[in-house]
Amino acid sequence: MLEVQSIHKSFKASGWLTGKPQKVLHDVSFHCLPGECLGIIGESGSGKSTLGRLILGLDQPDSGKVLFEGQPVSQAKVRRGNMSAVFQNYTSSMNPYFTVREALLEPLGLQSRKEEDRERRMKELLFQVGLSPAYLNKAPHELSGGEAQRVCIARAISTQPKLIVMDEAVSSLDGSVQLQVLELLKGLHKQLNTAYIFITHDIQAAAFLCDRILVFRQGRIEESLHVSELQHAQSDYTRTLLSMSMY
Ligand SMILES: Nc1ncnc2c1ncn2[C@@H]1O[C@H](COP(=O)(O)OP(=O)(O)OP(=O)(O)O)[C@@H](O)[C@H]1O
Repeated sequence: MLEVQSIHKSFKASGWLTGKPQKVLHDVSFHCLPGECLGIIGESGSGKSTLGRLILGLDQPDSGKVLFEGQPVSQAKVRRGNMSAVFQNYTSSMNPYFTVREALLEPLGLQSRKEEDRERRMKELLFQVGLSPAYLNKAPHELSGGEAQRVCIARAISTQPKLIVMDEAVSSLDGSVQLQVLELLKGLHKQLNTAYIFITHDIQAAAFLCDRILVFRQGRIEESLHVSELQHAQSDYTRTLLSMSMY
């Protein structure tokens, strides 16, 4: 379904006299199957978010391709309704002047539905993420972090996409709330069979949610493993990540 083919990405160095561009992604290739939950783990600065932006078509690789069902994600029509995203920073993901109703209406409004259908769909979406219909009238500042991230998840599933890219989607949440949101994501994955690309520095969270894990290091894929094979990881780097997380 998603094919990443030999992508390279560099950024210009920040100082105007300091020569070389910084190479962030080096010849990265992988695929994600329909309904698969693929984890991408790696340390801070390894290029995970850059990769996430390229998958979402928010930025372009210097070379290589990102294809969704054989079509380039750089075309808006390929992404529309098929792909959505959940980011770490749930507060800035929501317009502070929008109520939850308005935040949900935005993606739903794109689909031509009657008003009563949209109202029913918004309540259904809130139910799916464990929130009551009373939340429709709340503003973002009236929500806890976990509640705000649930609203962002409701938005992400509202168009029934085939793929959701999540970049550190639970990392800003407190421990117990993190687990609740991971359980919600796991339940939704079973129910909707949407593919997930779950980008995180947290190998434990990835192991909880994902079927397969790509270990990312300094802009390269170090290792690709099924979750059941994690204990038998070949690379020293993966084993270090595992020991640090006490998985
Ligand atoms: N738009 C940009 N312009 C210049 N440099 C960038 C840009 N985006 C990312 N970088 C650089 O690319 C490198 C990788 O950043 P990236 O955010 O992709 O890593 P990451 O693995 O997601 O890290 P973290 O988990 O800390 O967010 C960093 O050195 C960063 O400074």
